[in-house]
Amino acid sequence: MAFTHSHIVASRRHPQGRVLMEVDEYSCNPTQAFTFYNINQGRFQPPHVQMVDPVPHDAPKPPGYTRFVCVSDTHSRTDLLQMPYGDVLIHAGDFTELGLPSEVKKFNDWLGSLPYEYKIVIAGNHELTFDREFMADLIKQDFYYFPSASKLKPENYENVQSLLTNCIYLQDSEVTVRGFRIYGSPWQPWFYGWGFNLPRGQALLDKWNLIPDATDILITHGPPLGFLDWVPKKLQRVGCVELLNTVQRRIQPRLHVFGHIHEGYGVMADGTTTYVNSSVCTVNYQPVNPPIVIDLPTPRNT
Ligand SMILES: Nc1nc2c(ncn2[C@@H]2O[C@H](COP(=O)(O)O)[C@@H](O)[C@H]2O)c(=O)[nH]1
Ligand SMILES: [Mn+2]
Ligand SMILES: [Mn+2]
Repeated sequence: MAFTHSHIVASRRHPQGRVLMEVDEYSCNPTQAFTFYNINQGRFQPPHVQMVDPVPHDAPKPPGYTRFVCVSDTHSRTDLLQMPYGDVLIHAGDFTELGLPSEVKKFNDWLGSLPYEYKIVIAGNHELTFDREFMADLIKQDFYYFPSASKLKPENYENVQSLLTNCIYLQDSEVTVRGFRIYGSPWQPWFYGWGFNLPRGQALLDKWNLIPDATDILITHGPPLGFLDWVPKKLQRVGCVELLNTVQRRIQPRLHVFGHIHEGYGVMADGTTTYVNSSVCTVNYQPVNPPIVIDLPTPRNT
């Protein structure tokens, strides 16, 4: 395919300086997008893009650093999980199977037993009850696709976020801890109509456009295109193209933590951002992947 001008224009600069992202022409075909950008732009190639070895759990923390312990996709299976030393826990969503209040309470109790100074959590597609519009639609459809959630009464989940008393819960919102600006968002590309699903393209880009430019640490449930987003049994890349463009061209955070694609567990870097797929569960929902530890220099004056 010829390398035309339109293939490199996925962003433009607003007169006041902000980079405005535009929908990528390969938005709806992430496998094709990966192949095209890899062959024509070397966008996922070494030396700048590499796999990274995570910090061993027993490594001493360098002075002046903050230690982040990253997990996701624990799916109510935390009982045997060995948690390492750290300052800040990040959970990138899918902490339950269906977002049932009983599961959320169990998760919150587990969080309460952990010694981290800060615990930051976002929802994933399995936290059905955290997605108010999704639940309203589910009731209209008489729980057709999720019959096991049909016994839920609205009064038991309307305030489900309030059950998370032992963490900072982010949903298209941010918090600053230890001088790091941290932003969290649960949305991911539509896949079988779960919670926080949105179509690829403008709908997801509208969510990513809410992320402030100066974000240091981004937490999303799903991966960006090309980073730990490979689904082997389908031979597909399933990461979000708009999320990749937003991360690489606009935000350029120090760290991007996500999960969702359990098979992608691991760490990569592109020379600017470290990408962590922190899925604890395997594709068969076995909670065997250890939490991933990342050390970052703590910003001065904090
Ligand atoms: N081909 C795709 N597979 C997907 C996608 N999103 C998720 N998945 C697969 O499901 C498991 C588990 O995800 P969960 O959210 O139900 O816990 C994941 O590891 C993939 O195998 C997708 O968009 N496309
Ligand atoms: Mn999951
Ligand atoms: Mn998921």
